[in-house]
Amino acid sequence: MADERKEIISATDVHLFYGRNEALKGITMDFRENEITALIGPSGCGKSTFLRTLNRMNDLIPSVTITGTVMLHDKNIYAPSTDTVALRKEVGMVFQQPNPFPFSIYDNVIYGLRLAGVRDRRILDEAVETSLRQAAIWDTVKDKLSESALSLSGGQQQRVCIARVLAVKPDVILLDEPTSALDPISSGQIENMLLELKDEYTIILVTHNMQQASRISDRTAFFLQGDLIEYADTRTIFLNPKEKETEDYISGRFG
Ligand SMILES: Nc1ncnc2c1ncn2[C@@H]1O[C@H](COP(=O)(O)OP(=O)(O)OP(=O)(O)O)[C@@H](O)[C@H]1O
Repeated sequence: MADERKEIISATDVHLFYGRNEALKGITMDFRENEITALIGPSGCGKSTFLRTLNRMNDLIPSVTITGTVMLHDKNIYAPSTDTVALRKEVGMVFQQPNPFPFSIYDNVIYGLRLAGVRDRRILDEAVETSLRQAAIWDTVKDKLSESALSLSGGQQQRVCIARVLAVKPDVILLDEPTSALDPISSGQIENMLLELKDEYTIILVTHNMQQASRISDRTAFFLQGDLIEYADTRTIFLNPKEKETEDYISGRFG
């Protein structure tokens, strides 16, 4: 039963300012282990900003001020003692545009492991095969691991990027509109892959695609102008939303 699943991330009263613009106005929500959670809402409502608060990617933007807490397991990731490099391994991120490095497929996948100092070729080979299998692209690339990742199609590149995140064994994977730059077939393949991955990972996904949210997510959160308007299991959000704003958005009346 979904309700028995453990919470892995709990955000409490998260406010975020870009300079004086308050982009998040006190977000409180939790994420459960081995679920897919979709964050939806119109452009500019703060979905990506909130996603980035979950692994402190906003720290890289100079004008940002953040208050509130984000607990990962039982640690506040905003505590001064947090090692953000280690945090971003535990909470990995996949972006909208596939962003492979201009290296071979193999070197892309082991990038994080190399940075962590892993040199043992056997361990690296194993990680490459396991991660590419999990990302459902091993059969396509196994005979050309030394070729440039840039020679792959967009959908294939995105799966290599997902393998790169998986190779460092995160607990949580954040995906910011991971299929919006892809064709429907590649998008469908990535959706199926995410459904497989949730047995082992917690997945949090920003999407503009309502069908995608309803197809693959367990719970859905609707954001509007920096507020979390409604958060419930995906069926409820799509079939029986409580808030009028949610209903208007879902039914395409704005956004
Ligand atoms: N780096 C930044 N510097 C200043 N303001 C920003 C920055 N990134 C986002 N914002 C502002 O914060 C608000 C929320 O933006 P955000 O990108 O989180 O929304 P979003 O819901 O993900 O939108 P979209 O669906 O278009 O990606 C917007 O008003 C945006 O202009």
